[in-house]
Amino acid sequence: MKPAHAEQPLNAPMPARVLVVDDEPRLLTSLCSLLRSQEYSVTEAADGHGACQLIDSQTFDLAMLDLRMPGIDGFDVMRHIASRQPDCGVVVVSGESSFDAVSRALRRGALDYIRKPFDPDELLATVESVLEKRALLRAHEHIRGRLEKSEALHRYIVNSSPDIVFMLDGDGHFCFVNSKVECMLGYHPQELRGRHFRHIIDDRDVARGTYALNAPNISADNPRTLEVRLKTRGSRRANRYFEITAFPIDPETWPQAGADEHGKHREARYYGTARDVTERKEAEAFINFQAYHDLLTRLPNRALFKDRLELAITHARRENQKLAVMFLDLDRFKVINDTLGHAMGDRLLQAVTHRLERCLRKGDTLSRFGGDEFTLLLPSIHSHEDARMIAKKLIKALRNPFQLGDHEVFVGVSIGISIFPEAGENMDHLIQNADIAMYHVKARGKDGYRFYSASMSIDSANRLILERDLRLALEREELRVFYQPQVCAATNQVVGLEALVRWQHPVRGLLYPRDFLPLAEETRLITQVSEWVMNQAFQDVGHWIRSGQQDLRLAVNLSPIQVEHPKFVETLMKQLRASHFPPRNLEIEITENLIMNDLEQISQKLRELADFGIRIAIDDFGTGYSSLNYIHRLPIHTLKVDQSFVKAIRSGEEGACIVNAIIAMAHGLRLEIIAEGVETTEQLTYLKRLGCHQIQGFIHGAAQPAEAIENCLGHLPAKAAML
Ligand SMILES: Nc1nc2c(ncn2[C@@H]2O[C@@H]3COP(=O)(O)O[C@H]4[C@@H](O)[C@H](n5cnc6c(=O)[nH]c(N)nc65)O[C@@H]4COP(=O)(O)O[C@H]3[C@H]2O)c(=O)[nH]1
Repeated sequence: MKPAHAEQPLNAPMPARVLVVDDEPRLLTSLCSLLRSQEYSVTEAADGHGACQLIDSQTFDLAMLDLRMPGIDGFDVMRHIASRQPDCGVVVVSGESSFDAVSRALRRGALDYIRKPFDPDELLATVESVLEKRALLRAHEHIRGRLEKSEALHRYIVNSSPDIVFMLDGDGHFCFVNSKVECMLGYHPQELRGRHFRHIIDDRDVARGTYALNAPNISADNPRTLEVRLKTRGSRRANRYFEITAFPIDPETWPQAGADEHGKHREARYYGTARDVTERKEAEAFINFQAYHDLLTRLPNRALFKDRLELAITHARRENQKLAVMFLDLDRFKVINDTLGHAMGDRLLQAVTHRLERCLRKGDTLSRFGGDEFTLLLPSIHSHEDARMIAKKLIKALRNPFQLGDHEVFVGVSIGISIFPEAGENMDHLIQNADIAMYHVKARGKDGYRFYSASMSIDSANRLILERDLRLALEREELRVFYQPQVCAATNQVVGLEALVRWQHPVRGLLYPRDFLPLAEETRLITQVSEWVMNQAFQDVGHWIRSGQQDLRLAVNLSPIQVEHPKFVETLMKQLRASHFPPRNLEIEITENLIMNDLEQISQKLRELADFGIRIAIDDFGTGYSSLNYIHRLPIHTLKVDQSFVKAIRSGEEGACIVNAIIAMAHGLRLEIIAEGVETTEQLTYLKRLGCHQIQGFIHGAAQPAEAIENCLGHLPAKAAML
């Protein structure tokens, strides 16, 4: 069968087109008719020139060339064919017998050589074989072209995929990875071939990856999808998150096998894609973070705090352990925020957070509860002492000034502490009780800490009732003023009386300040309570002064809220004038912490009061800031040594030394000194020996109603008189 034109479909064969070139007319004619007899489409050319012209205008499958021709010879025609129709095969038919010419022709691309005179059968067999070879070659080229195109298309599709595409062998080694792996993770696909997927997967996710591949029921219809972290390389950021979808390859649909560069045979068993989901994960993480954190301080918010506390309570209950909840409220934050602006307020909160965090351990949870309130969870403490230590650390951490731009500001912190399980068995109670304890700190002049105790207990229902009752008590005049004598240590004369409030509750009986003052502070009723106490005391003590006790001093306690009020001095002076109470007989007691809350403002007010002749005493001296710096800058007359130091005298502890130091210092500064809470003769003797000016305490009598105290004015209480 004659070979078909290679580009024609097999079912419509076309005769092969043969160009015959010979300058010998007889040979040309016989060669052409021989070929035509075999139904080739034959075109003849009598010389090289004519052949070149035909080559320029027609397409041939084969050229049968005489080599030796005048003018343009066979070699020239071959060159022309090579440049114009490289697909056209050439068979040389020549009388040339030298080996040189033949080999030259073959070197130039002739496919075969037939010597003249030719044997017709041999010639036809050569022509047929050459044409067949040409056709096969063309078909091969054609298929290779299609394969190359198809391969390029698939490579393009795989490499342009937005995802990493990979194949693994049964042990998890890469058989194939597309080039995406380079721009996404920084690995060259070639270097990953033959390496285990462990090489690029985050160590924490290797086990999950292995498990997912080996899961029993995964298939192409049921691929395994999992999120893992892949390691990046080079200058890229840390690990990125990828969603991997993988399934086993069905050997029937993919019977191919690959070999790595070491020639090791690796059969692709898994196919998969890896999609970069880092942005989505980061967005999710941010949304999650936002839901559970305060964005300003980046601390856990109320919701997360409660969550952690709930867990910690469950754990502590199971392990029979304690835990502590602290409620922290910044002192003076509002003033700073109002005067320096919210931006500064925000910076302050961040700086405060930073300092607080440095006092904590890893498992502790500090949260911003709102505004300037923070809560702290200490999940496993051994005793109250652990919590006390942390509270002291926190207070100390905030004591140094904060630099906000050009401003140096001071904030303090009031901390209420509730311990599980004593102060509450559930989350709400613990937080609420820590809050109550914090209010007690505020009521005592801020910047300190207190543990919640049952005596502070005012649950929310009772709280409302108590608040209502307290308002009523003011209207119905159920409050009482009790007086505790302050006795001169040298003469045993009563030189002063401290006014202490009591509440004659119609149902609960006589209530002490600790039972209702924190609530009064919280609800701001304290101002009315204190004003009422002062009015009553001005009347009672004013009466005794006018009746002969001209030097009798009245000591009153002032709440921070009262003193911080802008019209404090004005209101107090108005009250004094209204009740005709002599200012020089009044001594106001304030705490060190109150002064430090706003040194500028408070000292200004104290100076004004001092100018009117009012005396100023520092209550609970030694328990607060004890910043001796301010004392000589303020118009202070008296230091009241705190009860805790007096108590320490009995046991001869460190506190006793503090009493020594305070009294020595008061002498140096020419201040009067009153020791509070003196109960025993031992304490009294000790204090007298140190030169303490006045004594207040049960040894000379507790606080009593006006009627009872009136009797002992100017007289010595029996017990003390014996000394
Ligand atoms: N263990 C012991 N305690 C003694 C002894 N001598 C006196 N005390 C108690 O110690 C407290 C001294 O008052 P404070 O330090 O000014 O502390 C006062 C004061 O800060 C505040 N307070 C009382 N009355 C008023 C008031 O009218 N207005 C304001 N703002 N605060 C008040 O309540 C606090 C507690 O007052 P009280 O319960 O009356 O308790 C009083 C008094 O009864 C003693 O020898 N041993």
